[in-house]
Amino acid sequence: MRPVGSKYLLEEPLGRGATGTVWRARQRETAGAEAAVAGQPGETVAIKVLKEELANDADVVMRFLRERSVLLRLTHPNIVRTRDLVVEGDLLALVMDLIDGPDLHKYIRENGPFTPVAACLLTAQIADALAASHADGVVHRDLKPANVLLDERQGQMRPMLTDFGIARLADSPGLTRTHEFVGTPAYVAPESAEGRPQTSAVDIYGAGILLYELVTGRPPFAGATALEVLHRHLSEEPQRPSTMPEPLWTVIERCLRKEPDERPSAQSLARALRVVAAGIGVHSAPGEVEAALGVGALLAPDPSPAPVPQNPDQQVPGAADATQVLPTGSAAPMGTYDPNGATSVLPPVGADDATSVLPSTGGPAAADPTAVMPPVQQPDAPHPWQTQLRAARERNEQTQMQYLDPSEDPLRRRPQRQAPPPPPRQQPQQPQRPPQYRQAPPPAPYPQQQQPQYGYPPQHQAQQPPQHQPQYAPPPPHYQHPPQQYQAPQPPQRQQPAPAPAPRQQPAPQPPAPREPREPRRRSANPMHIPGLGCLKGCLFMVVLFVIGGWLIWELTPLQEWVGTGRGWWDQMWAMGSGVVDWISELGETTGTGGSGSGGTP
Ligand SMILES: Nc1ncnc2c1ncn2[C@@H]1O[C@H](COP(=O)(O)OP(=O)(O)OP(=O)(O)O)[C@@H](O)[C@H]1O
Repeated sequence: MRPVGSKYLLEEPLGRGATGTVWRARQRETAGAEAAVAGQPGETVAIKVLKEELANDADVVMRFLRERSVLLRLTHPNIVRTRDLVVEGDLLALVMDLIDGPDLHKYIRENGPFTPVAACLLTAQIADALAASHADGVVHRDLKPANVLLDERQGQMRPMLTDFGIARLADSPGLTRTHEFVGTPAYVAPESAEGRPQTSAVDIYGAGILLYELVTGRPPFAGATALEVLHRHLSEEPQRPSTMPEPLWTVIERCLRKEPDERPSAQSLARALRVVAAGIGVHSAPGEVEAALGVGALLAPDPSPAPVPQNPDQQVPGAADATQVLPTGSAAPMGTYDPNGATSVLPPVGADDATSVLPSTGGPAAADPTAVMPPVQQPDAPHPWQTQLRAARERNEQTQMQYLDPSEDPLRRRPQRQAPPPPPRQQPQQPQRPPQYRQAPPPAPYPQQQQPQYGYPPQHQAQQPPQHQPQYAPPPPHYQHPPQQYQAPQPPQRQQPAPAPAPRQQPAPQPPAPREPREPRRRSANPMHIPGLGCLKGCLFMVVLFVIGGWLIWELTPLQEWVGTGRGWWDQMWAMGSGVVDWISELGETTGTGGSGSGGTP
C-alpha cells in the first residue's frame, strides 16, 4: 500500500484512464481544513492519481491549485464529490467519494441499452448535474458514459458525474505546446474539434451523444479512426433509428446541432427529458403524450451558455480550449482509435506547433497569433485537418523538389577535384545529407549532374517521419487521413528507376570508370600532363607517327626498288634531309644573287 500524502493509503487500482489511475484508498487520518471533506480514519475513498506527465507540468500544478476551490465546492447529488486535492512532490491526486457501482460505459456493455424512458430519466439527472455546474461556471468538456458512475444503493441507480475539471487541468499551455490533450472523439463537439471557442454547449452535445448511446447501445458517429469520427461529427447529420420515439429524437437532434448556439441549456434539457419520459411510456396519459410531442418548444437555444474560460497564458484564442481531437499516447496509440470511448490523450494542438504534421485545432487564429477575434470556421473553407495535412504534404513536396546547388554539395564537389568515386559509394551516404533541407538557388546548368547516382529517392526515404509520430504523429502515417484528403505526392524523380538496390550489393568500391562523362575535364588528374604543351604534344606525336609509318613502308614495301636508290630508310632519310637543306641553301643564294642583280645597273 502506498501512502498519498500523510492522510491516505492506496489499496487497489479501480481502473486506469487517460489522465491517471483511480485507486480504492483508505483514509489514515482526518484531513486538514484545506480539504472539502475532512473524513474519518478508516473511511474508504477513491483517489485519482494523475499521470506523471500532468503532475510534472508546472502549469497543471498551478491550475490544480488555482482551481481547487472550484473543484471542492462543486457539490450536487449527481456529481461525484471531490473531497481533497493532494500535491506531494511529483504526485497530484484527487480524493473523491468512492462510488459503489459500474460506470455507464461498462454497464451498457454488460447489460445492453436502456429503455427510452430509463434513458431519459437517467440523462435528466445528468443534465441536472450539468445545470448546476454550468451555473457555477464549470464546464465538464468530457461528458461520456465512462464518466458517469452508477451509484447502486437501496435498489436504485443514481448516475454520478465524475471527472469534472480534469479536462481543465489538462488544458495546460505547457501541455498544449509540447504534449497532449485529453478528450474522446466519439463525444467531441464540432466546435471543439475545430478549435472554436467552447461554451457549456459542448456538454449539451455530449449529453445528446450519451443519450443516443443509452438507447441504441452505440454512439451515433463511429469510425475506424479518430479522424473519421471527427469528420462525421462535423459533416454528418445523425440519423434517427427506427425504434427511437419521436419526442426523444427531437431532444437528441437539438442537442446534436452543429451550431452550439442552437442547443438548449442543461436546465431545459433536464425538463424536456422528464416531459418525454412521461409521454412515451405505455401508461402515459394523452396529455403527457401530447406534451412529449411538443417537447421542441421546451428546447429553445440557451440564451447565455457558460463560456469556457480562456487560458490567460494562451495567446491564441481557441487553441487552449480544444478539448481534444486525436487519440494517441498511452491511452490510444496514434492512429488507433478506441471505439469504446476511452478518453484519448492527444497530440499537441494550437499555433505553437508549427512543425506538427498533425492538425491544429487552433483554426484560422492559430495561424495568426495577433488575431483578436475568435476563429470562425467558414462553411466553404477547408476543414482544419485538411489544411494541416495539405500543409504537411506541401512541406514534403518542397523538401523533395528542392534543388541542391552542386557547389554546396560535398558529394558532388569532390569528384571535380579528383577521380570520381564510383556511384555505389555515394549512395549509402545519401540519407545523411543535410543540404537537402536547405534553400538553394534555382538550378544552374550542370551538365554532369548524376542524379541517378546521387539518388533523390533515398532523400525521400530519409525524410519520412520516424514512423512516425506520433507519431503522430503523428502523426504521422498513424494518422492516415481518409484517402481523398491526402494523397502522397509523387514527384517525377521518385519515379526514376532507382539504382540503389544494385550498388548496395557491391561489396567493394570500383576503380574509376574511363567512360565517365567527366573524363575530358579531368586533365589535371593526368600525371603526363605538361602545362601549356597540349598542342605541341599532339604535333610531336604526329611527327613520330609519320617517321615510324614511313620507315615501315620504306622497308617493307617494294618502294625502295621502285625509287632505285638502293639505300636503307635512314640513309634515304638522311639523303632527303641533306637534299632539302641543300635546296634551301641554293634557294637562299639564288634569292641573294637575284636581289643584287635587281639592284645593279639598269
Ligand atoms: N469515485 C470513484 N469511485 C469508484 N470508482 C471510480 C471512481 N472514479 C472512477 N472510478 C473508476 O475508475 C476507473 C477509471 O476511471 P477514470 O476516470 O480514470 O477513467 P475513465 O473515465 O474511463 O477514463 P478517462 O480518464 O480517460 O476519462 C473507471 O472504471 C471508473 O469506473
